[in-house]
Amino acid sequence: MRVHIATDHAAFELKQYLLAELRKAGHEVVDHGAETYDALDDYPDTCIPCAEATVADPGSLGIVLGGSGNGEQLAANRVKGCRAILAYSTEIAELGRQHNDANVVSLGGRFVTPEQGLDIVNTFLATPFSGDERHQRRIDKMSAYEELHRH
Ligand SMILES: O=C(CO)[C@H](O)[C@H](O)COP(=O)(O)O
Repeated sequence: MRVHIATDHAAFELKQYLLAELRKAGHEVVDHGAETYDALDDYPDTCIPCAEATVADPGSLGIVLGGSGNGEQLAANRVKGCRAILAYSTEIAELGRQHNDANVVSLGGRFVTPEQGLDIVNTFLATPFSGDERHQRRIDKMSAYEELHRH
């Protein structure tokens, strides 16, 4: 699967770890930065382009990383068509795909170990959307709102 990934400084090492592990597992990973560690960088600068690339690339999924994952999720969700969840367990990642058809997962690198982060990401990538009518109906309502109010 093609996977888009981005981070700010707070999860720079987690990004490098996930990048290597996902490529080892055969995924095509597109790195949207940060390219180097800079304690003063800003997560919107990498997470918004990552979410844009994910939305523009149907069938791909995105990963945004930061200290808590909160701001990174917020930044990704500014992009029309992006459904980013903040996942802190494999169960949340699974539900995000099954119920919400999330296309981006956000992780807080200061709150998960690299191994936990990889488990969460692998679960996210491996879980399909259920396609259940009630879940699709709710997603469609959000998309309809987005179409009307966001340009
Ligand atoms: O998680 C984040 C946003 O939600 C950022 O990674 C975090 O705020 C960065 O903090 P600092 O600039 O103090 O290293």
